[in-house]
Amino acid sequence: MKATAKAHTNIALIKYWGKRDESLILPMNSSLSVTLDTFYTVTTVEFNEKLTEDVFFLNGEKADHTDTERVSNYLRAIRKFAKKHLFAVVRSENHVPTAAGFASSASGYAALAAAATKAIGLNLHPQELSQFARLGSGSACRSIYGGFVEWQKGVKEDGSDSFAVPILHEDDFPIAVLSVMVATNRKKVLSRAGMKRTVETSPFYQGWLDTVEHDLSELKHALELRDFTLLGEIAERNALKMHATTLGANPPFYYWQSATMEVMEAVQNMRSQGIEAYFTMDAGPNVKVLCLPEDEQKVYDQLKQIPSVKKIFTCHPGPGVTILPT
Ligand SMILES: O=C(O)C[C@@](O)(CF)CCOP(=O)(O)OP(=O)(O)O
Repeated sequence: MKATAKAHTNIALIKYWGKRDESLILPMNSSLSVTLDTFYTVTTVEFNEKLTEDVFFLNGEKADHTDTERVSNYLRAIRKFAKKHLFAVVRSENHVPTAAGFASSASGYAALAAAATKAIGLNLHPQELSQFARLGSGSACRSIYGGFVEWQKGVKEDGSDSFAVPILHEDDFPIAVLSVMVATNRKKVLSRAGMKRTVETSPFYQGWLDTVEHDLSELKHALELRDFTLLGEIAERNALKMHATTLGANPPFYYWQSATMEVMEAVQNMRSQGIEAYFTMDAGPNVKVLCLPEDEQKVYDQLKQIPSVKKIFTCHPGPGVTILPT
């Protein structure tokens, strides 16, 4: 009753921002991401009838109570589905640069969903697996697949039609994603709390909802055409709209720091030099810069010159979740 899975992180080009159901983690809008090759989580789950509670090790250390509780609550749904009352030892290794805890990583829940369902004896189709990953963290449902992936929001109250589907294989549209880590000294508002406050209090949120599905269909068209310019313009515009909604929340909040703006301006400056680069940001100050592979060194070199840029990781579209030999 043991299995090991490897899942990669993803970066949303059309953001998931806001839930219509907090407990089932059902989104207000559909989203679209690209799974990245560089960052991943490897998780081993071993169910054992001798255990009287779940035990969780994160990066080799026994996890704190909060993370352990979150994993144990998550395994409850899988035990219930499998009709097996077994506890497990869970070991997760995050190969992700930020000190992101388990809770906030898409790769973490995608790897946990795959390893736990396999270990307990379920052989789920990717669509079912995507739904289990979604119950851990919304963006995790997209990391089940590689390449460009759409999370269809679904309309049913039970969430049975809310899962990810593959749009384009990781080898079919070679772009570069430079993951830029900037200096950060502030505790951020976690994405779960941030989107909740925004949905509940921001007058700008309706504007987000009114335009995001159009952005999504335009971006899918850009993927069909392999049109990087169109992809970049839409992704950058969509990220800025998502972040704009937080400024209208009560109390207002924002994720950017001065370093974030320096990177954004450098990217717009590159475009004025004729280098095609676009930026997107999630719930934090770090920036992902999109460019074509032939420009990635030029873009890297210009970003590296920004004093507040701490590290840059060059990523490319990566694979979906895999079960590893234990
Ligand atoms: O990734 C995106 O589409 C956009 C965001 O990264 C923007 F910040 C949100 C990801 O939220 P997640 O951590 O999945 O939330 P959960 O469902 O409350 O766990």
